[in-house]
Amino acid sequence: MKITKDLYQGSLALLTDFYQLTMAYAYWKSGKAEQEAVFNLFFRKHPFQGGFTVAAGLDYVIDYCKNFKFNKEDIDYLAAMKGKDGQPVFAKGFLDYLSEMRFSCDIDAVEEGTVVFPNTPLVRVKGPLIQCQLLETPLLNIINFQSLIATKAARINLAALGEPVLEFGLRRAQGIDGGLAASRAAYIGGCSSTSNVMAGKLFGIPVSGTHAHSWIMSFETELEAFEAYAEAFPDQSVFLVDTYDTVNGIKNAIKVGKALRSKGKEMLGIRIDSGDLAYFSNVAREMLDEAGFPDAKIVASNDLDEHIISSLKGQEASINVWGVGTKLVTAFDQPALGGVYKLSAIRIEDGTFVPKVKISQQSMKINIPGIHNVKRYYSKGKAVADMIYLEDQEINPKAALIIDPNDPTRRKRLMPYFYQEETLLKEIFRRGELQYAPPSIEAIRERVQVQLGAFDKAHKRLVNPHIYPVGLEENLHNLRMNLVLQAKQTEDEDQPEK
Ligand SMILES: Nc1ncnc2c1ncn2[C@@H]1O[C@H](COP(=O)(O)OP(=O)(O)OP(=O)(O)O)[C@@H](O)[C@H]1O
Ligand SMILES: O=P(O)(O)OC[C@H]1O[C@H](OP(=O)(O)OP(=O)(O)O)[C@H](O)[C@@H]1O
Ligand SMILES: O=C(O)c1cccnc1
Repeated sequence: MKITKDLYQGSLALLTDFYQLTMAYAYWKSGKAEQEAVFNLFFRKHPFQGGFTVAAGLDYVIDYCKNFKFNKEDIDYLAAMKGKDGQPVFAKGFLDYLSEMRFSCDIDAVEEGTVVFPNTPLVRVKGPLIQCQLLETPLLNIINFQSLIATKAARINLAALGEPVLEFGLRRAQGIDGGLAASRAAYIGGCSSTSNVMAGKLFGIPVSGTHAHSWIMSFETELEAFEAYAEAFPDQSVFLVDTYDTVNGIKNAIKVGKALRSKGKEMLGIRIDSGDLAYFSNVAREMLDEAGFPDAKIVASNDLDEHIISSLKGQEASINVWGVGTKLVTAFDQPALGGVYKLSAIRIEDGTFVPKVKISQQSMKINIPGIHNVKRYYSKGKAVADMIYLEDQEINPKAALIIDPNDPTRRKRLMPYFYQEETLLKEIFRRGELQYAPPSIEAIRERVQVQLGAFDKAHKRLVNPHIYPVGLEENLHNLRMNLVLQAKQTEDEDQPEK
């Protein structure tokens, strides 16, 4: 396996679960492949016991869909697959069909950087059943991970109260794309830069860094190491002070800082990577200030996350810049966002779409039927509620009632003072043609900050956040209830009499 050359051979069409392909074959065989369907990608619970999620990954989804095509190598691989009977799994006619298949779906999605909530669609796919089905796994793979990391990054940045957070995670990230996608999502979520140079090149993210203990250890003394570093980077020196003795390290940094100053240069600061970060940062601040370096920054790193940063803030640590790696890029305390992708409507012979529900013992798992969109209502610039509604339904916000999808006794009437509204699902593809100009990564990152600013801080706190209201518009709620009751009735009728 050569990872540096042709890893994907120009195609990611097989980056899917095998059952998507066996279903695709069965759809084709039963004449249903081209029947139109609607699927929604959504999640049921915020990660990290938080009160919000940041949607990310749409740019990857767009690229995936634009290039969705089974190439010759893919088809050859599938053609060689044999079942238990020794016969090919997939008939030649199906493989010919796959090799000619071109992406032709409609996709609507929330823009990257949008703050989103449980049960609301992040991506809606409408198109031939076979294509919708094949897209399930890659879309979930992309959106689940990048949204998870963008959310973790947003939490860490909120804890840092606007101070820069440098992402240092590549060495601990989940493999190669895990590392690249995590650096992208971390930047979207609010980090200031990445240490991941390839992510810098591919996504246009600022790259930054300090130096490691190995640099210090390669010299006879720490002082010599600092001097040599200052020589190489007179304008960009951040000295790692904790290799041997932190207080002595700070003294050496000050010595080299003074030498730099005598040449008209300024050290940027120091980094502390072990020990009690509150204590050592305060000692360092005092020493730096006394020595005439009040502007020298104190960078801290070492297994940081939003909770430790928040605790250090509470302890009045003198840290100005936060280096965060492992716990950010691996989403350490919750390694997956549980996004799902469910069929919600299918077109029948008379040309109409029939809404579909899957009933479940757990009411939380009953999906939302129909073709829907989401409106976010604002009052005086603050988001007050999200409403999921049937897209062909006229909504009068002054009269609209939203009902909690998990608890129908929880209802909220949207009052006339909710002036502004925003429709969250935007047109991305129509019949396979891209309709959307993807924003720059800077614009996406900026959007996260604007979006977060529109939510009350009660929804953003790290512990026991207040639940933001998201509900089904009354007609959609009634449709769902009726379909569930019908399905239950059919189920009861099908049961043998006791
Ligand atoms: N004042 C503090 N309050 C809360 N957490 C802190 C404080 N200072 C450091 N920490 C955190 O405590 C943990 C310390 O971990 P650990 O004991 O492994 O580090 P260490 O022994 O200081 O350094 P090393 O990485 O060399 O083992 C880290 O997650 C660090 O971020
Ligand atoms: O702690 P993280 O949030 O992942 O941040 C990145 C860490 O990576 C580096 O050290 P590394 O972990 O390689 O070694 P060390 O901790 O033994 O210095 C760096 O010094 C940070 O401590
Ligand atoms: O630049 C740094 O200081 C850095 C980079 C990666 C991991 N830890 C630290």
